[in-house]
Amino acid sequence: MTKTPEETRVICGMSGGVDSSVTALLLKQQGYDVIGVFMKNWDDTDEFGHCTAEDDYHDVRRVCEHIGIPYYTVNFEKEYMEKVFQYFLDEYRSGRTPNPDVMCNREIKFGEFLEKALELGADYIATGHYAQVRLADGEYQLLRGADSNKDQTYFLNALNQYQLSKAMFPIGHLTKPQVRQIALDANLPTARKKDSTGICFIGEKNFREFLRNYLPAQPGEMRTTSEEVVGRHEGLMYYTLGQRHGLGLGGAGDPWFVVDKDLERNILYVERGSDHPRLHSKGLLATNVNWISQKETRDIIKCTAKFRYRQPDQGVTVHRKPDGTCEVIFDELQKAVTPGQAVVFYDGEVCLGGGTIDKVYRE
Ligand SMILES: Nc1ncnc2c1ncn2[C@@H]1O[C@H](COP(=O)(O)OP(=O)(O)OP(=O)(O)O)[C@@H](O)[C@H]1O
Repeated sequence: MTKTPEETRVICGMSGGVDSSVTALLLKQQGYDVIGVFMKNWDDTDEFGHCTAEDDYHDVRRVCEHIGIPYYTVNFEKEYMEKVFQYFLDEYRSGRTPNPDVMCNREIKFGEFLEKALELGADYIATGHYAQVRLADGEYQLLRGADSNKDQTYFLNALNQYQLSKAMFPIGHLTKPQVRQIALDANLPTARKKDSTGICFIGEKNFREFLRNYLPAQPGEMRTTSEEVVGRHEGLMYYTLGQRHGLGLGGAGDPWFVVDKDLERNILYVERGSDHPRLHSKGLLATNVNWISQKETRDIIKCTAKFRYRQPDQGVTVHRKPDGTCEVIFDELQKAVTPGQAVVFYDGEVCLGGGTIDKVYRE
């Protein structure tokens, strides 16, 4: 027998932001037994003893008191360090550009946090992600959020059936302006709070300085692909494919772009012009591939894909290989597809899954 909302306990992940505040409010209005839980995943206490996680938890408390729901905090610093931050550093060490948000969703929010919630008697967890879940033909589908500007399925591509069966995204059918309006109408203390930006543990801090604390920098040469030395780099990990700013190369002519890295020789390759052929690729190899549907057995899949968040969908053909990896061939050449980032597959509104970009195939 299905439970009524009153009998259904939903643990809402609350970050202290407006999206998760409205998520908790809507669940409460729908009659669910809602509990707000704040996760502390990172100790960012500065030299003055100030910690932004404390400010965020303070906002979570104010919102939960305003809505009238109980709230708790859980600490996953150790798990986050082992499962997300180590991966993040390892990827940078191998010259790649990782996506910690995808890992955090799979391992922490829909891993550790979900398990903890179930221990606390939850039937579901809810988050303020702009995404939707639908049960179709006995399986859970992940659908894009209704607000195409905010859709977050790119970051949720690594979830499986079990994780989706326990997930609720109560604001997924709304647009961001609608969410803000609901927060204002309900007088939520976070209604006017600015959206967070950047990788959560780095926040507004200087990225190079942050990374320098964890990985030794090895300066080296910047060369063109015809091996002409044109400058010095501060350490390969600070640069990403297609990057234009922060190279310190000027002069007359088109701007310079990062086109390649040679990790063994510690050389950063740069070229002039945003349309340089070395920036283009015709396909990629994806590893750690996740197909959300268990019924997905096709060897060749014609669909669309994104290689970075906030990119219009691109037509691709995916060739699944027996070892679980996939070759993804692009309908049109793509610019600055970056190893370490996620490639995410779509069929219309349905997110089919995704993987990690391991290699790119040049023209
Ligand atoms: N520290 C945290 N504790 C509990 N849940 C969290 C935490 N950080 C994020 N979440 C959950 O994951 C969702 C998506 O996280 P993301 O970092 O993308 O937040 P966001 O889009 O800025 O949303 P918000 O406005 O709620 O901060 C949040 O809406 C929230 O439900």
